[in-house]
Amino acid sequence: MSLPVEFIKKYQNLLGEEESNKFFAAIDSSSKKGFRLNPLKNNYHDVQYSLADPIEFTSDGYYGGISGRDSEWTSGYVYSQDPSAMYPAVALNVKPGEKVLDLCAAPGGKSTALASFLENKGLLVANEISKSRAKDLRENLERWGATNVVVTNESPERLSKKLPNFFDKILVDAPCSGEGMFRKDPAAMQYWSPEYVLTCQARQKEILTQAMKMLKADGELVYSTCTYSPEEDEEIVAWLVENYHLKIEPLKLYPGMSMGKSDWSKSNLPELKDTVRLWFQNGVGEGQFVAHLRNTEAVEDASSKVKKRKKKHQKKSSITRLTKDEITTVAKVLDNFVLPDSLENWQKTVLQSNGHVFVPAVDPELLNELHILNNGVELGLLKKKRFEPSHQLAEVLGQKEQKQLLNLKNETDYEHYLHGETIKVNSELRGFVLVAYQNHIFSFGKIGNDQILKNFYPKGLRK
Ligand SMILES: C[S@@+](CC[C@H](N)C(=O)[O-])C[C@H]1O[C@@H](n2cnc3c(N)ncnc32)[C@H](O)[C@@H]1O
Repeated sequence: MSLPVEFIKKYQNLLGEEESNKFFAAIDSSSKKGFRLNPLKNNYHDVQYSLADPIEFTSDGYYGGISGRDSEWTSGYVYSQDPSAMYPAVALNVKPGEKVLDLCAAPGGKSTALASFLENKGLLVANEISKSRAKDLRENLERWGATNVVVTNESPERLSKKLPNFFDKILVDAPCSGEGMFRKDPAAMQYWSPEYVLTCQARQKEILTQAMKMLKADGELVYSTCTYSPEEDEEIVAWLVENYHLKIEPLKLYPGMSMGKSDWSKSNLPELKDTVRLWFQNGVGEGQFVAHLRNTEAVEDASSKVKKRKKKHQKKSSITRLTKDEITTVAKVLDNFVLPDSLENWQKTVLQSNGHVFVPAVDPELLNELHILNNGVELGLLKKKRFEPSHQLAEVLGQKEQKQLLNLKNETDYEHYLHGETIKVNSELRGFVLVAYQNHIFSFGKIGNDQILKNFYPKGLRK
């Protein structure tokens, strides 16, 4: 692989001859594949993959590959992720019930892990600035089937204006120069230059400035990149410590992880050694840098920021409550299924917007004027006296053992269903059913008296 000359010189200088040779040789070796299972799903270990090689530092991560056609994937039982990239979400140490923000979230590798750790309790706001990438993020989180997720497509600046001092935990998995991706995706090299590294550094500071506005006075921040450049790693952490009331929290070093390099930052701050670097040559996965910081700002200082917020005149919302009759119509369908605990009292909080019935994860008023792709669980669509359950609900219902369930009998039927075709079935069930393959629920369908399974797999997802 032909690395940029200035890149070679830089790392020879930083690492010395012996270690830089190992580093360059490792860039030419094959990359490591990993996947994470989804503990939110029913019998979540029931997958076709070998679980013989677990990744030590996370609960549900394993070495190995998966395919996007597998029923484990379409049903959200599994997510393919570089093993090193599993560490930032672990480092944030999220507890059920907390309010968590993943500010640079697409395609959702870390958001899906954060949703697992929250166990449907508290809130995850997964934000992505790019419209097309935000769509992928929404789809990946939809498959994951958590009930407490909001997906936004916003700039950090607009988000921070709405949600000052709001989050207990924030992950900034920043856009970076991507040196840690050179092995897996050599095309990443074409953008690299010393100037590009500095452009990334400036953007990271802008993003973090907004993140800090949203962090609670006693909140915690994880900053991560998939690059090795000290300008985007230790230098950024030193900048955070110098400009905010942030303290570096030591991260646990697992085999294959290295300490951050204090002497690679101009500040030479000794605590920088408590950050973590994952090098190709150390065998965990691709390149990653992770830092965990705690806000130690006095609570009074932070609350004064909230008071400064002006109450602007808000646009009239299209969101309304449901009538009793509408609730009955929805309940008639939902009563056939076992809901996760977090949706048991759905009648109390359910809302609708132009017929889209949803159980919000957060009061929609709070997010007024933001670009929201998902708020909680869309239960389905009310069409006059009829209710059609949503695809998202099918993925959510995969959390529980279900009776109103049709297991497709072979791979051909599964492939046909993914393609959007109807299937002739032999079943007593009628009306809306959950459709599964190998017990992995991945869609709704509807069976009529003719025993034809009508296809409700969304057009946008068909393969
Ligand atoms: C490293 S990727 C995130 C990967 C993601 N956390 C995951 O685990 O799947 C960085 C993300 O930051 C987004 N991004 C780029 N410029 C940004 C900006 N100025 N503010 C916020 N996010 C930005 C990119 O679109 C990209 O999706």
